[in-house]
Amino acid sequence: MWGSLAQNALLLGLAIAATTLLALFFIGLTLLQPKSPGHEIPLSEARTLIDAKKDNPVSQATLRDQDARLELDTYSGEQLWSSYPHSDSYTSALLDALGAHKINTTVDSQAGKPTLRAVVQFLLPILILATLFALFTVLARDKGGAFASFSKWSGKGQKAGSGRFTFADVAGAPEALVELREFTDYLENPSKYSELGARAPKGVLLVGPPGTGKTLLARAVAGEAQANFFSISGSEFVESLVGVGAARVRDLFRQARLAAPAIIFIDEIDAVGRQRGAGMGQGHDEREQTLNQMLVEMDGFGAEAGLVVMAATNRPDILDNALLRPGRFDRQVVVDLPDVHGRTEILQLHARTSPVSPQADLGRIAAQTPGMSGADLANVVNEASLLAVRAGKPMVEQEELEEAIDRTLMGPARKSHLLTQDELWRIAVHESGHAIVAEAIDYPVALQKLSVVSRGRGRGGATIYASTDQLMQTQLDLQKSLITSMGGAAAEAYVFGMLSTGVEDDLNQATKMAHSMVAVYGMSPAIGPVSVGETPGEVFIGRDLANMGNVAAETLALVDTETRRMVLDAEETARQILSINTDVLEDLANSLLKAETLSGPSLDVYMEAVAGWPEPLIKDTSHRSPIHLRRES
Ligand SMILES: Nc1ncnc2c1ncn2[C@@H]1O[C@H](COP(=O)(O)OP(=O)(O)OP(=O)(O)O)[C@@H](O)[C@H]1O
Ligand SMILES: [Zn+2]
Repeated sequence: MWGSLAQNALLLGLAIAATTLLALFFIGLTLLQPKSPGHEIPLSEARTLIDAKKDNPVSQATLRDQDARLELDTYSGEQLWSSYPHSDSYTSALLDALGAHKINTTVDSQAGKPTLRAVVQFLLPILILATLFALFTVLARDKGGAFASFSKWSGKGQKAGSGRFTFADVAGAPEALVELREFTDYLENPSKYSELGARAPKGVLLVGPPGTGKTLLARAVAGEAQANFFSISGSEFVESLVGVGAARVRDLFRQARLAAPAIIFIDEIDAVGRQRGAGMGQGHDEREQTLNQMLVEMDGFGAEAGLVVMAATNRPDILDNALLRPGRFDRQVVVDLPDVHGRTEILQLHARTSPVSPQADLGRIAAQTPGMSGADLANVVNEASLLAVRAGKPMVEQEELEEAIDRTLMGPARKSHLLTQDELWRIAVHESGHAIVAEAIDYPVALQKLSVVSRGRGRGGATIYASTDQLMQTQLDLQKSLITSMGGAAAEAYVFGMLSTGVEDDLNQATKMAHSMVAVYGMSPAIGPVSVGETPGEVFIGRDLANMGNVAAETLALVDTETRRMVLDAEETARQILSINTDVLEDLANSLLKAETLSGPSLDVYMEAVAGWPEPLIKDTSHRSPIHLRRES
C-alpha cells in the first residue's frame, strides 16, 4: 500500500521536518519577544507621564513602532514601557503628544532591517507551509489523496537524442515494425498529412503478453522519429480520488503537445480503459472520469499536432469500445511471444552487448526456450554474463547460457514455466484443428498465421485471421465462425480424448456468439425471431434475472438450452470435419511443432490438402425455406 522504502523514508523525513519547524516557530516567538528594559506599566499611566504639564518626568521616549511598544526613560533613571494599539492614527497621536511636551523621541520602525525576530515571524511559517505542502503531495501521490492534482504527473519526458532506442534495438518482431513505420513517417513530417488533409494515424494499441517489448517498440518509434516520449501507466490511476486521474491525463497531453512531435505511451491501458459501467466498487467513477478525459484529449487534436498516442495491453477484449473507435485507438499491432526464429534474433541482439563467445549456439538456446518473451531472453543473456563473471571466464559460453535458462525460470518475476514438448504438441493439434475446420467450411476470412507460442503463457497458440471489414453478417457467416471457434476444442477432444484449459477463450467466444444468435438475432427456430432484450454477446450466467424485464423464465431457460445446442452442434460438425482430415491434421500439427509458426506458402500447402465439408452448415431451416426471387443487377 505504502509505496517503496525510499518513499517511506521521504515521508518520515518530511513529517519530522514539519514538526521541528513548527516547534521552532513557537519557541522562537516566545524567546525572541523583544525585551524592553525596565518594567511594564499600563498605557494610561504612560500617557499620564507624557502628558504631565509640570515637571514632566520623561527624559526620553522611544517608539518601537513595529512591536507597538512605547519605552520611556525618566529623569529619575527609571525605565518603563507600555504597549499601545498598533495603528497609524494612534502612533501619530502619540507622536503629537510627545512633540507637544518637547520630549526627546526616537522612532524605531525597524523598516528594512530584518531582525532575527522578523525572520522567525515571516520565514518560518512559509517554510512550515512548504514542508506541509510537500508532505501532502507525497501522501497524495502515494495514496491518491486530495492534493494529488497538484503533484507533478509522473510521466517522463524523454529528450530526443539521449539514450534513444531505434528499430535496430527490437528483434524478432518484423510485422510490428512494418506496421509502426507509418507512425514514424507521420511524426517526422506531420505537416505533410495536415496539408493533404489526410487522416493522420493517431492512436495505436500494442497488444501482447508481458515482456514482449511493447514499451521498447513505443520508445523505438519515438527514437526513429526523433520525437519526445511521454509515458504513464494506467495502473497509476487506480485508487486515486475522483478527478485526479483526469487532471493527470490533461496535464500529460498538454505537456506532450508543447513538446511535439511526441509520443504518449499509456502502459496497461486496460486498468483505466475497461468497459464503462462494467466495473464495480471503489475507483469506478475515477476510472470513468479518467477514461472520458482520455477520449476528450484524443478527439482534441488533429493532424497538425504531431502527436501519436500508443497504448499497451494484453487484454484488448475488455477495453471500452469507445477507445477503439476511428480517430482513437483504431489500429492494433499484435506483439506476440517470439517463435524460435524470433528468439534466436533477440538472443543475438542482446549477445552483442555482452561478451558472448562466438562459439555459443544461440539457435540451440532458442530451441530450448519456447514460451519465453523478449524480456526473459534478455534476462537469460544477462544471467549468463553474471555466471561467467563469477566463474572468472572472459567469455559467456554455452554452459552459462543453458544454466541461465533455469535461473531465469526460477526468477521471482516468472509466474509460469516453459512450454513442454507435450504442451506444444497439444497446442499444435489445437491450432491445426481451427485452421483445418475453417478451411473445410470455407471460412470467409483469410488465415494468415498459425503459431504454437505466440499468445502468451498458459494461453497456448494462436490462429490469426485477417480482419474483416464486413458490416453485416449472415446466419451462415456466424455459423461458420462458431464452428471455427470450436475447431480447437474439437481437435483436442478428437486426438487426446479430453480438453485442456487452453480452450477457455474459444468456448467463451463460441458461447457468446451462440447466445447472440439465439437471443438477439432470432436465429434459433425454437425461439424464433424474438429479441430477448439482451445486449449482444452477454451471457446469462450470474446475471440478475430481475433485470430481465418482461422476459419469462421459461424463455430464458429456452435461450440457455438453444445456446448450448448450437455450441454442441458446431463442435460436432468440427469433429466430423477433422475425422475426414486426420492425415492433414497430423502433418500440419507436426510441421507446426517443428517451426512454431507457419504462414504464407508453407501454410498454404496444408490448406490445399484439406477436404471440404459437403453438408449444410445450418440445420433446422424448415421454417424459413428460401424461395427464388429474380434479381436484376
Ligand atoms: N523484441 C525484442 N527485441 C529485443 N529486446 C526485447 C524484445 N522484447 C523485449 N525485449 C527486452 O525486454 C525488455 C522489456 O521489454 P518491455 O518492457 O518493452 O516489454 P513490455 O511488452 O512493455 O512488457 P510489459 O507488458 O510487462 O510492460 C526490453 O527493454 C528489452 O531489453
Ligand atoms: Zn483455440
